[in-house]
Amino acid sequence: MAHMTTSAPVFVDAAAYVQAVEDASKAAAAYYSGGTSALDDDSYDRLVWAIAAFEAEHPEQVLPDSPTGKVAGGAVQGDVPHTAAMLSLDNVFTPEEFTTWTASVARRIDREVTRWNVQPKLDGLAIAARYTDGHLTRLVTRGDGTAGEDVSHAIGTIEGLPGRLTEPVTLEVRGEVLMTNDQFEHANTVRTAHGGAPFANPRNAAAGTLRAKDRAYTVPMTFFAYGLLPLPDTAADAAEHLTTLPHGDLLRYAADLGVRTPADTQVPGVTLDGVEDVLARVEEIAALRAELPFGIDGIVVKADLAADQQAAGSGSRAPRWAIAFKLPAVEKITKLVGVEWNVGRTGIIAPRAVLEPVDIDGSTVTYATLHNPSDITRRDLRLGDQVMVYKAGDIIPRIEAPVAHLRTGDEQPIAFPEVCPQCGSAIDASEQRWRCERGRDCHLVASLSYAAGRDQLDIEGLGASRVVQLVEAGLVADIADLFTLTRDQLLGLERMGETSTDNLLAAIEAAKTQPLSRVLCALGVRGTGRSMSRRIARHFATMDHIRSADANAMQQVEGIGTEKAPVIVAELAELAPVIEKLIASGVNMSEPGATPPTTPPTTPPAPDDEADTDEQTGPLDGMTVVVTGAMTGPLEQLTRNEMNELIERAGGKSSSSVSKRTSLVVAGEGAGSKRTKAETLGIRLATPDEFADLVSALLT
Ligand SMILES: NC(=O)c1ccc[n+]([C@@H]2O[C@H](COP(=O)([O-])OP(=O)(O)OC[C@H]3O[C@@H](n4cnc5c(N)ncnc54)[C@H](O)[C@@H]3O)[C@@H](O)[C@H]2O)c1
Ligand SMILES: [Zn+2]
Repeated sequence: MAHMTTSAPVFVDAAAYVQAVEDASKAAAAYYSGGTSALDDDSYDRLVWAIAAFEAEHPEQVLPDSPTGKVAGGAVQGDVPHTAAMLSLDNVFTPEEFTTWTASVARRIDREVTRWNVQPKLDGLAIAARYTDGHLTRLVTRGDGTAGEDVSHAIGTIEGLPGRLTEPVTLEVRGEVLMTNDQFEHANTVRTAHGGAPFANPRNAAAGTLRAKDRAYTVPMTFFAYGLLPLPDTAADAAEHLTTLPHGDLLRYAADLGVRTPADTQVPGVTLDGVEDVLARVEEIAALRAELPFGIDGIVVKADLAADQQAAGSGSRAPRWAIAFKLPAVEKITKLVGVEWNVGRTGIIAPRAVLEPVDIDGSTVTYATLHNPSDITRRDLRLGDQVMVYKAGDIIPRIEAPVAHLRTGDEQPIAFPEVCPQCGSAIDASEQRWRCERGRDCHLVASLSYAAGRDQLDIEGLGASRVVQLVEAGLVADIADLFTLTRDQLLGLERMGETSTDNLLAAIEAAKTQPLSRVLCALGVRGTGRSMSRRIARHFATMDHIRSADANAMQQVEGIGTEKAPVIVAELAELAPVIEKLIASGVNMSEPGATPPTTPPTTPPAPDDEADTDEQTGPLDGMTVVVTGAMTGPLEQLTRNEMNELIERAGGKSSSSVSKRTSLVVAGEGAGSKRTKAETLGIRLATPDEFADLVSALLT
């Protein structure tokens, strides 16, 4: 069982086996009838494998309703007898298993199979469509293989299964009913609009829809044929024809009669001679899987000649002349834990699902796309839902739908943003895809507001609405443009009087003297926040040094690793024009109190040089300091960010959590758990006043 992603459970006793048989039967009954199974296919298969393993060891305890060795796991029945059994298929998972299987067929029929027909294994459900004199008269499900359920009420809702054939023949068409991805989306839209619970996936939707009678609405499905056979009333010569045609010709005949076959798709059936060619085709189809507009769960390989099929015969569960080459499961059930809202370059606001990590097809999936807000509404998604997630090949994982019957009642509605999550502007929700009213300017508005913020350039009077005005008037296209704004330009803006203009100009002028760390932070270099910007600024001391650093030199800054360093270097290079403009406007480009690295920035320091590279002398040298509670006295006006700046200027490291490595905790009024933790760990505590004394030399 090397193909299994996780190992199958092993039952400790017979009671566990009995329970497993019951669980599997329940799951299979739901699966085939269009209720939703609590298990994804992988979990179901593992359960059945474990059941089979237990039965092999304890043949005397095998339960009559065990799912092993039966069509549909023995979970479904029907009252319309099939003329010829409608069987399942045996599986292989690897080229080796496939080759072994072909050899076993050759042994059984005493010759090599003449040639193979290779076709997609459509992931829907099997159906028999009976035509009398060319008219579709009856639809029957597979059931337990010997008898199925009459679902003739679905006639007329299945694309590819015409009410009338092009010839007045009497025969049975067999094939798969499924929903294409689009049909599935449509079905769930209609269903949830009628107050129904969404279907978990296209297969489940097809099964549920096929069996539903008297619904207030109809939703289309699609049929693909993979077999034709005579009925008792079929004329003898026609019956002879149908039972002797090679499989490929049979399907071409079906297409001529007006029935849809995979011939019209990107994965038509093909006839091939050797095992090598078959395996190559299996790979081709597998590679196309992710882009197909409908689901496949494998590739079916059949002996093409009727003579080979008849010689091989059939078992009670599956024919011996065909095999399903199974592809890995690409659907898993996991939990929706959150929804993030991201704003794209053009201002499109797109939700993204955050999932409890789950392994699908060899990779761990944590996020899934939700294209737009109506995607959420249409699927009736809720936070905490168990959801069916689909991921194949390189495609971005997507949520198909919630598994509604697994709801506990604790699920919460998903909150939609009321303003643009990036810049705070209004949202244009007139289209399916929501968009920030600022469109392409959204990022600019957001980055300028950030740059002007209290912890960056601290430009008072430059709030978000003012930024929007400046951007809309075309006065600023980057942060450097702020520094060349003229009095007249500002006066020309609405709601800008003389006083506010002068105040703003003064605030902008003052911003020119901000330390390098804040200027750097204001630039919004990807991968660097406030504390990283401070570390970079303190390490290099000047913008010149920062800009001449290569990735190697950048890695000398604490917290910057091999991955981040080249990104920062590249971003800075990209920002060169803006930085030049800032310099030209007289914006400060050095970090007070910091000294540039002694080693030339392009050569990494020898190991024992390390002590010198960060040579800072200050009262907090080598200390890690945590600030908690309200600051008072000389520190009262400082924001937490400014406190952290102060600590770092004094040679210390600021941190937000108390651990054994913490050297000092500055605990102001209202300090809670961090203070308690410091006390338990025996870490030195200081009041804001004591701390102010300690760093008094740096307080101006
Ligand atoms: N999640 C659950 O709770 C649950 C329960 C029961 C079964 N299952 C899943 O169902 C699968 C087993 O189902 P099964 O026994 O119906 O068999 P199957 O789906 O593995 O294979 C047989 C079926 O393949 C279909 N098929 C598709 N394309 C075909 C083609 N080109 N030619 C011939 N047949 C084609 C036919 O419907 C046929 O009956 C397993 O993958 C299992 O995980 C899941
Ligand atoms: Zn915006």
